[in-house]
Amino acid sequence: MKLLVKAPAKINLSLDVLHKRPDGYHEVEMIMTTIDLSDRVELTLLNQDAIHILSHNRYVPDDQRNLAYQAAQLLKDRFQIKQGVVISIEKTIPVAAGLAGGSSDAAATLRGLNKLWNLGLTLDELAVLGAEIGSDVSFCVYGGTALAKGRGEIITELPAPPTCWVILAKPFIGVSTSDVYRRLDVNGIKHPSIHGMIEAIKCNDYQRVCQNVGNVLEDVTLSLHPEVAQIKEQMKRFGADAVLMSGSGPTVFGIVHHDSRMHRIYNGLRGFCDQVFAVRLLGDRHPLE
Ligand SMILES: C[C@](O)(CO)[C@H](O)COP(=O)(O)OP(=O)(O)OC[C@H]1O[C@@H](n2ccc(N)nc2=O)[C@H](O)[C@@H]1O
Ligand SMILES: Nc1ncnc2c1ncn2[C@@H]1O[C@H](COP(=O)(O)OP(=O)(O)OP(=O)(O)O)[C@@H](O)[C@H]1O
Repeated sequence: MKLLVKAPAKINLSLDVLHKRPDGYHEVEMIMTTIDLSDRVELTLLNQDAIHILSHNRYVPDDQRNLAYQAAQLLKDRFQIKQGVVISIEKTIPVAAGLAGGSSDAAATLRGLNKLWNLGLTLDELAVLGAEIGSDVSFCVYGGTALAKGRGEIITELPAPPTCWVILAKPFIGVSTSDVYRRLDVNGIKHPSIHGMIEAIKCNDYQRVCQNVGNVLEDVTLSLHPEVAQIKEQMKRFGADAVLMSGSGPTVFGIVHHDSRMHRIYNGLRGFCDQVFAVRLLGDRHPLE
């Protein structure tokens, strides 16, 4: 039996850090939304008790370091599944980019195996399991748009943001999320208005969404990699209505309303960056597979 599951990337429209917790993680408040840039995760059940990862991308681990492998292992252990699975990952989402590619592959694996193994789990139950794999996995189980609190795993659904184009530009560098959090000075943070972003989304107010974007991890990554600041400047110069780094970076996204502006920014950045995409937001949550 086989199932193909889409695993979309996320961007953080807003990312605030409240404080560092005793367990080493940071208490966050984030507005996350899925975008139409997806990996394809194909799950094929096996009779022997094994998990195999297939991927043509040399940056994607093919063993237990892969978050999709960890998702399958977690379900096997928790529900005493003796069957195995081949997880074939066709990567489109850039790796180590701040777009939650690995987390989304893990979430897709949870949703897909829930169906193939007839586990009957709800999205809420899958999101709780996902939190054991990584902080972004719970959001990726649901998709859509949400406020994420705690270390990222406490999810409250929000309506879809106003329709817009998102141009993504990833420079030729990868960033370590733990390194960025470690370097953050939690006492020197200028907090974005999460409330302002929630209201903007609820009112479907495009200008207000653009005014309220903010990411407290941005300055850390910008200080390590000046090329990220250069990409931000270029996006602004080419006419983006809002420009922000996603997650811990290094991917920068720009938001625009009009097709012509989207083309100008896309063409302006191609060649200058490693990877550039122009995509729409995905409005809705994933259905249960
Ligand atoms: C930057 C974001 O991607 C924004 O959505 C997330 O906050 C990070 O999510 P993630 O990559 O799934 O994070 P995890 O795999 O759980 O953690 C990676 C590392 O990031 C740091 N980390 C992560 C989340 C959090 N709330 N506080 C942290 O300090 C920890 O050092 C942790 O060891
Ligand atoms: N399925 C996967 N796809 C890509 N990378 C994976 C996967 N599983 C594990 N990894 C490892 O995780 C690291 C981070 O990759 P990923 O693309 O998930 O980062 P990210 O987009 O910055 O994540 P986040 O936004 O959640 O912090 C990679 O360097 C890779 O070694």
